Amino acid sequence: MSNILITELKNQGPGDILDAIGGETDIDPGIIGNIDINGSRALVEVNNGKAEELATQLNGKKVGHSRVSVRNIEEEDFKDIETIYDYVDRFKQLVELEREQEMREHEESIRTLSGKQREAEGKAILYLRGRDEGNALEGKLVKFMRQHKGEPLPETEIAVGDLVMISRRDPLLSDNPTGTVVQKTNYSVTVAFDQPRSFIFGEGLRMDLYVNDITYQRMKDALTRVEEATGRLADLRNIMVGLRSPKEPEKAEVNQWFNKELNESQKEAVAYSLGAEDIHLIHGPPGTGKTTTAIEVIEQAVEAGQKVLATAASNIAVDNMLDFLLDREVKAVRVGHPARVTPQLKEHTLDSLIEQNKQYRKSEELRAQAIEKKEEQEEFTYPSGKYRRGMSNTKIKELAEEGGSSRGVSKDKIQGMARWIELQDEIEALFEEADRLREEAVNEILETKQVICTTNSTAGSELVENREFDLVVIDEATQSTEPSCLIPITHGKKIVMAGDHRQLPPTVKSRKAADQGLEDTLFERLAEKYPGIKNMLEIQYRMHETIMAFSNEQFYDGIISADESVRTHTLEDFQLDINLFNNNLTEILDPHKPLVFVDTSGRDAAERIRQGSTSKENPEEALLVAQMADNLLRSGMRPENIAVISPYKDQVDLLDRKIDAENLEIKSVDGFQGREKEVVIISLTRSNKNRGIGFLKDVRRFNVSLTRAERKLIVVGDSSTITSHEIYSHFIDYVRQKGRVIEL
Ligand SMILES: Nc1ncnc2c1ncn2[C@@H]1O[C@H](COP(=O)(O)OP(=O)(O)OP(=O)(O)O)[C@@H](O)[C@H]1O
Repeated sequence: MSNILITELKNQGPGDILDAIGGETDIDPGIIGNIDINGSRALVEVNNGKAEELATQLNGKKVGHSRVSVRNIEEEDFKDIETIYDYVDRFKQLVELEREQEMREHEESIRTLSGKQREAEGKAILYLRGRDEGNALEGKLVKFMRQHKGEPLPETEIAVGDLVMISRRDPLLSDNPTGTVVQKTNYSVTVAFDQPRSFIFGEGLRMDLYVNDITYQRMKDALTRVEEATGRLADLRNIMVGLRSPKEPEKAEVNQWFNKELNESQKEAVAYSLGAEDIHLIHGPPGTGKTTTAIEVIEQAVEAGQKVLATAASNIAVDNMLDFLLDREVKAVRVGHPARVTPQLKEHTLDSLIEQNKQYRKSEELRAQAIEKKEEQEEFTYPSGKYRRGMSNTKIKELAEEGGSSRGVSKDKIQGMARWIELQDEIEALFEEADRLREEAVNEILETKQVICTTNSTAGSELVENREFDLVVIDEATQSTEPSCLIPITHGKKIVMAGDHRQLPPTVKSRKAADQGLEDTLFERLAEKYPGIKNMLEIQYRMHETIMAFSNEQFYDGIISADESVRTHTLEDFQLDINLFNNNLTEILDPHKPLVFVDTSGRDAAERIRQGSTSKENPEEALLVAQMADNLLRSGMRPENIAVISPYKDQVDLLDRKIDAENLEIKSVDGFQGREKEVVIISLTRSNKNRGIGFLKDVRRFNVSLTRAERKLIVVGDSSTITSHEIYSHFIDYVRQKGRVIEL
């Protein structure tokens, strides 16, 4: 007895399955045994050793009204398959929830901003006209250009692969057509539509970036690959879904360290990462050299002849890795849109390298020829239904050759259409050849590079799609959702992830998706379940030990120590003119004191809510913080060495208006993760009678705030409000002992 597994059923019963076997295959339904249906899946027993044959014949056919996928499997695998499907289905649903939320936010932005404002933000293009470009695999192609002939398009975020919406008067109408951008030049954007509407071939059109769909699609594709995995990916998948444990890593022998400065815990992490067979985790608390360590892992792998894919969720983090790799002279290439890459690194992007490739230049020539022909084609008659009248291309060409006319279509029109069709064949052949040459050029470049650096999402692009890597390294893995990590993972034989689950998780827009687990990262899940596959980095190179110690005890079991180079560093080294401090700030700004808590509870410094806002601000606190920043600058501190951060966006805006110093960064805590400054001033903002502290309760956010400063950290807050959460009372107690609490 063997089995087939049918998936993608929609409420069909055993009878429907038997009917489909009878109708769609030449196999006798009499050989079918038990049919076990569970949701959209059915396990079907098949006698006479015909399972494989039946699976092949029934795959892609209809059962009832549903087109199904079918494959043959072992019965003992069915339980495992349920586990895998549960995992995949759950994440597909969460990804979809997130996508829907993003779509809602887009709509909200369209509702509240004017078309001009959206165009200035790069999210819309106004005054367009649309031209029919025929059909392609993806659907009806329409090219959009500015109404005013020859006018270039404005700078825009809209890129190939994005979903856009076309509207004429009201961008909020629910039946405005949406399509995918398939080509973009300085003058035009070509969009493929499944269901176009006739108005899009006219003028007065507006294009809005809808939802950046491609990332969601890539996550779903990765989930499908995970579901259908065989071989190495199936092994990794089984670990991720909990069907098997990862092999305990063995410490690899490292003969030569490329980075001579690595400390012992970093070397341990590298040796175990190299010795691991499946997945290894590098837990790097703030400033401990996660990226430095990950880079050594990559260098060692490259030395052993391996191909590496290095990714992170954000472009900045990928650029950071690339920068480290280039410094160490590793042959690395950056795949990704050049507009999203740091300017200094642009020359290392695939887009830039390809410009010098001979094959690619040839391909561009062919493309230019094709475009020329397209222009020529405009002089001839497009064989629309009106003129074609049911005639095939061959028929039109034959008629043209004979010099005839037909079905009331004039000889001229027939000639025109025949020429149009001939040109179309030539254009298609040119594009095809151009694509082939381009692909060859891409392969040539990517083959010569040992490391490909790209975002998780772009690891799902067609450029990386069919490539396999011996090692996938994901930096800042605790900033990536699980489905996002799966995109690079599906390309790897082995995975190393670096991150810190005690800092902030990835941003998830949909509350529902976050609550159902999209915010919980793969890194954290595995780190907690399998402590044996994790190494923790133990020496930090950022903070004075007094700044470090509270977070160390609270979040890292006291394991971290400060490197000698930073352990006791203070602002004293900056030789500030402290006589220029205002009297009331002298103690707060004292360069000898690395840690100060400024308590505003004795002052009238209440929080407030701006009308229509969900955030908070605190004007009195903002004023105080602005004075501190101003005094520091006056005493000789450079603005680029100071950061002011607050958990609340409105407070950040307010501070931004009160502090007038270019290069002094004023950011939200979330926006400052991964960064550092010599002096950091935190404005906690909350101050109210109910002792409400909202999302200050997320202690990971507090941890991130506390660990950004190198030499001096000033925390400003209302102790009577914030101590409603015990971590803040512990913190104030700690500052009382090791730093200075100043009550205003
Ligand atoms: N072994 C070392 N010796 C000296 N300096 C080091 C060492 N390891 C890391 N550093 C330095 O510490 C700083 C932080 O390193 P890196 O960027 O790798 O840390 P990270 O853990 O990724 O940082 P973050 O916590 O901000 O994400 C860098 O300036 C790096 O050069």
